[in-house]
Amino acid sequence: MAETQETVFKSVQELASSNQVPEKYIHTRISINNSCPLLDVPEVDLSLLISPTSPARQHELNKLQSGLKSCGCFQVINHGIADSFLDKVREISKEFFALPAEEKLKYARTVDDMDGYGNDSVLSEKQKLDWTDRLYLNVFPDDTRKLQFWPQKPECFRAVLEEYIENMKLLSDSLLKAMATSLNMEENCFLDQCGEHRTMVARFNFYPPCPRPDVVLGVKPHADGSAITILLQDEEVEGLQVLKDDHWYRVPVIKYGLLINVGDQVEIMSNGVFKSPMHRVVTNAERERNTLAVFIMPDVDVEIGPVEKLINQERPRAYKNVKNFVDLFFQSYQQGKRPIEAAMIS
Ligand SMILES: O=C(O)CCC(=O)C(=O)O
Ligand SMILES: [Fe+2]
Repeated sequence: MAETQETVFKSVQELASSNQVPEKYIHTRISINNSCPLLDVPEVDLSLLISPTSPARQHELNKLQSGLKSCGCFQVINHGIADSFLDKVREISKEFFALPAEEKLKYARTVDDMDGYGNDSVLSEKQKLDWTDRLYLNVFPDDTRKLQFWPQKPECFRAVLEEYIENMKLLSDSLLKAMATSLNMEENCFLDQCGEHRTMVARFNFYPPCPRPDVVLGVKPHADGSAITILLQDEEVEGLQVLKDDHWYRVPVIKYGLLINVGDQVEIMSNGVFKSPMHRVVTNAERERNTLAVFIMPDVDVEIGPVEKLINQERPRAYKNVKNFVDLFFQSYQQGKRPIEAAMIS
């Protein structure tokens, strides 16, 4: 049998149920404040954003642009995805993580794979671990799918995820176009760089209650390596924090909204006009939290770089062109370095 993460490490869910917090999860040098101020994240109405004739469109574009410049994120509302369908998406995630351990282990990630169910890959002795169990699935293009890791239970898992991914494709097209338009750029300038075979990864995150939220993080500080990330937050339980001007802020929950954040690759494409925000997840002692992140990434074979029109005298080219950014720089995340530093022109 292939060696799985779980043969070596316990799931966080098991640790939580036995009230254990091993040393490896404890941060001694980071101060964790679970009650920092709320971030003022703009709410952008997608139905107005994509309607060329709407007089309100420019206002939405301005909100999107200011959100991305000031904190690297915004919430999308009126996105056209039914509330009842988002409930279903949340439900398949909860049902999967509630299955008995031996059922979930059928989908366990093997040591040399990204796909599957498991927790943090351990790359170094000193690494601090995240208080979360995940199900990580390549979902697009179809030939990147590894269906052996797609849960058979709940039975509707696959159909619901496929429908959600179709929605995410359409949404990411609209958002990448709107982001370019908001900078008075040709609307396809970011989308075209992602290529026809842009890749999409779904990561279901499950955060069990944690007995030591004062010293344990759900996810340590990082910026996403994606072009953009679309996050379906837990419908009630907060946990995500964004770093702005060197201070952490809580991201508010909008039950049927989707949180969009810039990833490193749009930071590169926009020559740094849009910044990929540092963010982290805190834990709490009372309630579990479920989220679903969908990472939208350029085609692995396409080289991306700053759009020419965003390079000028005031803003000289700040990044090199890069290809397959996520693979190239994945390791630096676990080592606590910012991958984007490798692409910066110093
Ligand atoms: O669960 C969250 O709120 C955010 C997760 C996250 O940052 C990630 O998966 O990259
Ligand atoms: Fe993230």
